[in-house]
Amino acid sequence: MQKKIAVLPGDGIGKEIVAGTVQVMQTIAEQFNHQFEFEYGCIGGEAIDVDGNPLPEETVSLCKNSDAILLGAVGGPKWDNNPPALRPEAGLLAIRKKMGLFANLRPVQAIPSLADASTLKKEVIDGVDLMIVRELTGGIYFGTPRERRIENGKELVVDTLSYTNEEIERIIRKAFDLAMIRRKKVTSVDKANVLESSRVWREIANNVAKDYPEVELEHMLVDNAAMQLIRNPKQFDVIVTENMFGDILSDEASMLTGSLGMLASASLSADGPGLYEPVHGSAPDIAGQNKANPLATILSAAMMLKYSFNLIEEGNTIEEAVNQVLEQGYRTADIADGAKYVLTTTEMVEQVIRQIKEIAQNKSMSANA
Ligand SMILES: NC(=O)c1ccc[n+]([C@@H]2O[C@H](COP(=O)([O-])OP(=O)(O)OC[C@H]3O[C@@H](n4cnc5c(N)ncnc54)[C@H](O)[C@@H]3O)[C@@H](O)[C@H]2O)c1
Ligand SMILES: CC(C)[C@H](C(=O)O)[C@@H](O)C(=O)O
Ligand SMILES: [Mg+2]
Repeated sequence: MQKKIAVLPGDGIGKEIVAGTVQVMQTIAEQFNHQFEFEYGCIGGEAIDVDGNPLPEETVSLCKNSDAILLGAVGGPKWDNNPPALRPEAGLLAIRKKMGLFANLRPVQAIPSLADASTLKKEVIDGVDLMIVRELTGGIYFGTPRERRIENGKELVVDTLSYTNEEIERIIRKAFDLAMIRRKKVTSVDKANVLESSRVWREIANNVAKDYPEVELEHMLVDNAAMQLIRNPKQFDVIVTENMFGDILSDEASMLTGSLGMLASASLSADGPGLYEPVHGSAPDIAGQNKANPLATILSAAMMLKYSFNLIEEGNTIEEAVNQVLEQGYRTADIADGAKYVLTTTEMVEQVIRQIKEIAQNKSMSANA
């Protein structure tokens, strides 16, 4: 199979984790006879420095002309005091919006060999397997007006949370479709005791549920959901929620796996290329030190193979390799508790590549036997 992948490393650890992930994808291409062409683009702080724009037009056309997009992370203290349009994060929000990437899938699976790395009890996290479906191109992130103004002699700041019915319905349908191929339960998370947008969200979820009689729908207020995720995460299958609630709940849920450095994501549109990125950010505190955990990005690449290219065996091979490397005791610093070996970013990538080759060779030997 021949595929063109737009690669947007971004800032901070983005560059380190994406470099390793591209090597992993090249290994998959060699082992399974595919051709992946990687073309690099600028986004975020680096793009501001080079182009004066966090999302240059060239990057948008590169993404539109690719089969999928791999992104690292954007942001950093260097740009923190920039005006809103010249912040790295504006580039990330703009690429999501321009590519219509409304459905952000953030799977959270407990990894038994990482139980020691979590601050939570083993019996609470053991067997966790949930999917956060986060609405990604609407809500308070994109509402207008967003402004500062003077009213009655006082400064007033405004952020606006708005959704159309269509935007709500399509993300809820996505969650139900996913539930149909999982454990058939959807938890719709909102703040319907306060927000009008949440009350409409609930009504739409109830209507969509009528088309999926096999799927159980429950509604949960977001503050309760934040608590339930830690108290009893195994009650969840698919969680669907609006943009900002999904952002916050997914960082929280990452601790069920042991580290934010383990959480992958896929951002999907109705028909264009998908974007794959780790849930974490550019981690300025460890950037440039070859310390970052590359596994969230490597697992995002596995999602790309499965969701965008339908390369299920290849995606599974990456996931198996990651699990086996962790079972063998290899750890980066963020998950190092009790580890046999604490690896750098590049060493972890090497271990995953070694394991992918071993898995692929064992498969071809058993196919030839
Ligand atoms: N998708 C994105 O590009 C994205 C996501 C979140 C934050 N950000 C941006 O990143 C910058 C830093 O934000 P932050 O510090 O709040 O969040 P962050 O996710 O970058 O880091 C939070 C903490 O987790 C650690 N961490 C994150 N990823 C890690 C990894 N792969 N391996 C090991 N440790 C890891 C960091 O060292 C830090 O202590 C900000 O500018 C923010 O806007 C970008
Ligand atoms: C960097 C920021 C704009 C982004 C978001 O809030 O969506 C990040 O936190 C994420 O989770 O991808
Ligand atoms: Mg976030």
